[in-house]
Amino acid sequence: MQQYDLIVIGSGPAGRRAAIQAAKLEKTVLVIERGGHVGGVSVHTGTIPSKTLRETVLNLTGWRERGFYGRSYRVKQQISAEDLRRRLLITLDHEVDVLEHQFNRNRVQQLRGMAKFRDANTLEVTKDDGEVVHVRGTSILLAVGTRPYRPAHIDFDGQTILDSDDILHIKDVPRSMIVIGAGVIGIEYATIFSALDTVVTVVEPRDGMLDFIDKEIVEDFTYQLRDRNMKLIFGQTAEKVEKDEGGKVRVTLKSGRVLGAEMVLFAAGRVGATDTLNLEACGLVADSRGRLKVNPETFQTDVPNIYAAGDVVGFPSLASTSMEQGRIAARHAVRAPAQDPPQYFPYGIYAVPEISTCGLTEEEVRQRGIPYECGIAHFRETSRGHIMGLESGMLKMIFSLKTRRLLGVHIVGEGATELVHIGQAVLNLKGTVEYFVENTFNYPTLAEAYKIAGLDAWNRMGELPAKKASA
Ligand SMILES: Cc1cc2nc3c(=O)[nH]c(=O)nc-3n(C[C@H](O)[C@H](O)[C@H](O)COP(=O)(O)OP(=O)(O)OC[C@H]3O[C@@H](n4cnc5c(N)ncnc54)[C@H](O)[C@@H]3O)c2cc1C
Ligand SMILES: NC(=O)c1ccc[n+]([C@@H]2O[C@H](COP(=O)([O-])OP(=O)(O)OC[C@H]3O[C@@H](n4cnc5c(N)ncnc54)[C@H](O)[C@@H]3O)[C@@H](O)[C@H]2O)c1
Repeated sequence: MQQYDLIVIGSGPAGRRAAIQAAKLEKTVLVIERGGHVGGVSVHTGTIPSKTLRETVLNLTGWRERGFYGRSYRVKQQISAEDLRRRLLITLDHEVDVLEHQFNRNRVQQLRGMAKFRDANTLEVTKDDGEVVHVRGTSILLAVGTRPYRPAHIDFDGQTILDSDDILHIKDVPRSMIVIGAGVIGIEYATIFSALDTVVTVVEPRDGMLDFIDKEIVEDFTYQLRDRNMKLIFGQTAEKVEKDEGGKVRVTLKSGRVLGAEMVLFAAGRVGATDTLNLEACGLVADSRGRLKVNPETFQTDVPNIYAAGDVVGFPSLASTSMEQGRIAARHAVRAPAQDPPQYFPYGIYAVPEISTCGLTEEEVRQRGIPYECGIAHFRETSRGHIMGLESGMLKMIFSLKTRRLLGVHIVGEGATELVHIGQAVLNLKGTVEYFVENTFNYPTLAEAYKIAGLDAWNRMGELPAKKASA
């Protein structure tokens, strides 16, 4: 039986980073993947496809130019599902090619098949052709990710009642759509289809959406969605989803209200892909949502030679954080411990418009009783914003009045997911409001919004006490 220093199950962001990290440390590494290609949910059904779809929609609709040419402006008049898919296939091919090359040049071995435990060090892998092989690992990393939650009472058919995997294979762009669940997946797809002029209704049992984002940013975002006629129904649960004789879908809410549309996207959460791993054989137990408990610093499970990283360990369930978790887990597994990660990581929501955030929200700052001041910049105040025809977009920073340090940065609008990294760097390097006031920013850029927001806060915070004294 082949023996490896590290066996990784799953080739998504967590698995691939872990494998390459261990290989760089000259360990023998095997990645087992049940899918036809490497990349995981991130490359094949999640991050990359949804972001490629978003980019295609923004390009073909001419969305970014509408500030100049009006809401009816379109680059391509009739946009078909085939138009949307074409770019997707090219992007995915490139991603897979890069990953395969990385594995090859780092001598990471691969095995295609479904893995399950025989004992804490031995895995049984059933290949596509039915052949069964056994492999042993000194350490094993579970990077098996998640799949969409599909309740039994909903009759998914892949074309009119869909989950977020199916949506990449639709044959027609729907004229109307109901999105069940206003989590990140639901909101990203709802706003992408709304940009295609699909009439979108979102149903969410909570009283609002994206409750981990600064409230002022969510309010601005919500206003923009409603302004373009998206219907947001909060505080209501979708109970029944059925097809009528005409092929349309009816969604019955708990209140009795009935909604109709050509398509329903069910995006109410995901479950860990642990049910087929035969966890009993290694002594691990998953929770009711298929997730595994780990030490948050090392990603070690209760069984010392078994690690878990990525979406299967739950929050924050991002490709970005999964990669880091995988790297840290691999280092620990091969006895090369990693440094502690910086305190703050960013969160990027690729809705239309984008939202991105890092650090504390205003609500969290208030709960902690920290005296603070906010600085706000609207993109329409920047020259770059004028050139781009931006009518919306804002950047908000929160500073401590005591230490003058940046506590949080929150952005909604064009380029938010890129812009946030300036704030993230200042946050993690413990910078103060003076950084934004005293540094020169390229002009004209959207990054100038940092300067404007910094000055806005500084005007209310006043001079540094030392400067006041020496003046
Ligand atoms: C629609 C959507 C959009 C998203 N957008 C973003 C985004 O913009 N930014 C972001 O940071 N994150 C985003 N995410 C989240 C991101 O995709 C995940 O955080 C990330 O893919 C998790 O990586 P992972 O390594 O844990 O596992 P996954 O990417 O889920 O990969 C797990 C792999 O394990 C394999 N596997 C499972 N069980 C077995 C087994 N028994 N044997 C062999 N192989 C197995 C699977 O086939 C799969 O390839 C999005 C997710 C979705 C669904
Ligand atoms: N840009 C990104 O970083 C990005 C994008 C997509 C997904 N993700 C990750 O993927 C994970 C899963 O996302 P998700 O959106 O599926 O899950 P989620 O759990 O975040 O959201 C599901 C939503 O559905 C709602 N819901 C539950 N039952 C319902 C019902 N019967 N009717 C209506 N609504 C109902 C829930 O209240 C919740 O708001 C997230 O943790 C996220 O981090 C990240």
